[in-house]
Amino acid sequence: MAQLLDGKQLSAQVLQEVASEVELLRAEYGIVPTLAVVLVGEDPASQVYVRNKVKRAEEAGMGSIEHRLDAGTTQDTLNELIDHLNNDPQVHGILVQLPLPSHLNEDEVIAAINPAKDVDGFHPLNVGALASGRASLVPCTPQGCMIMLRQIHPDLSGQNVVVVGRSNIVGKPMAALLLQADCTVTIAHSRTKNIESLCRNADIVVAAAGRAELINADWIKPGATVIDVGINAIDVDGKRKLMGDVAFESVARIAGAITPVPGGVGPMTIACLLLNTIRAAKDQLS
Ligand SMILES: NC(=O)C1=CN([C@@H]2O[C@H](COP(=O)(O)OP(=O)(O)OC[C@H]3O[C@@H](n4cnc5c(N)ncnc54)[C@H](OP(=O)(O)O)[C@@H]3O)[C@@H](O)[C@H]2O)C=CC1
Ligand SMILES: Nc1nc(=O)c2c([nH]1)NC[C@@H]1CN(c3ccc(C(=O)N[C@@H](CCC(=O)O)C(=O)O)cc3)C=[N+]21
Repeated sequence: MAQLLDGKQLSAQVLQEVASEVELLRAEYGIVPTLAVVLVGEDPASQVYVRNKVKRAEEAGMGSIEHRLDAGTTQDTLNELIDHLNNDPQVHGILVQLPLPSHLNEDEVIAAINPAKDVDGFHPLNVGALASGRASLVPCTPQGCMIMLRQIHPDLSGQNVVVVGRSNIVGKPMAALLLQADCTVTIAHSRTKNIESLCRNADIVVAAAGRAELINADWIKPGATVIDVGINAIDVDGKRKLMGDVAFESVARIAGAITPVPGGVGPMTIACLLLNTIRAAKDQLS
């Protein structure tokens, strides 16, 4: 059986570090690192994530501000709110929950955020910094995956990794971090040929396709490390059940290490968001 990479437990450790950093910043500089979360519309899954983020921030002694805007909010109103948060010295991090309703332009919203407060690491300046290995605010989900991978592979150098998915928020920044760590990286996506055999050759597979149980045991080399980013909400007898992109039961029998869903990458993402908020607050001191 594979070793279970417990994201709940590992994130609790990271959150403890966050809490002591918060205390230090309060004692030394009299500041309370504060995260502002903006949610447009009523998507139930987004509401769950936003609630979790705010809860964890408060548990760590951080400040949190939640802005809920209705689904019909205009681009101008959203831009004005971001402008206000950019200029508020009490706010150190800004996160606009994605996806936005389709009438809003996500690229424009992301570009409007002050890059120093961009705790998602999605602003073009931060994307460029990551691509050239100079990043300070690294996207939270890939950052969390790296912390989990380091548990198994303290030295990632030379590992063959397949990242399934090429989105701006997960796949691409994940590949950039792995390359930075001297891995040999293949990025697979919906047009990739022979994806199954590519994965079967990999020492590490990072699944971020958003397809429930896409990856089964036939795709995995015995002993490989499997990181499951996917969060797929499935309705089972009227109840909401979460499933990853990996068929956990069968893959756990062959993999060397595996992350569960829930309780894997998700909690690490939130912990890294708070780490980024601390980092941003420190950078804003000078
Ligand atoms: N745990 C966490 O903290 C987080 C979890 N997530 C979850 O991770 C998953 C991915 O999120 P995100 O990157 O935003 O999703 P996107 O839908 O933006 O991207 C999905 C990617 O997967 C590729 N893909 C889709 N189907 C297949 C397939 N059958 N075979 C190979 N590749 C495929 C797509 O290819 P193409 O580009 O060709 O369309 C695309 O590149 C989702 O389940 C999401 O909910 C997301 C963020 C954080
Ligand atoms: N600007 C922006 N930044 C994001 O980082 C961002 C986003 N938009 N939009 C949506 C995705 C998704 N995402 C998750 C975060 C935590 C969990 C999480 O904590 N999951 C729990 C379960 C929570 C539940 O019950 O649904 C777990 O996996 O154990 C899941 C998903 C961040 N995202």
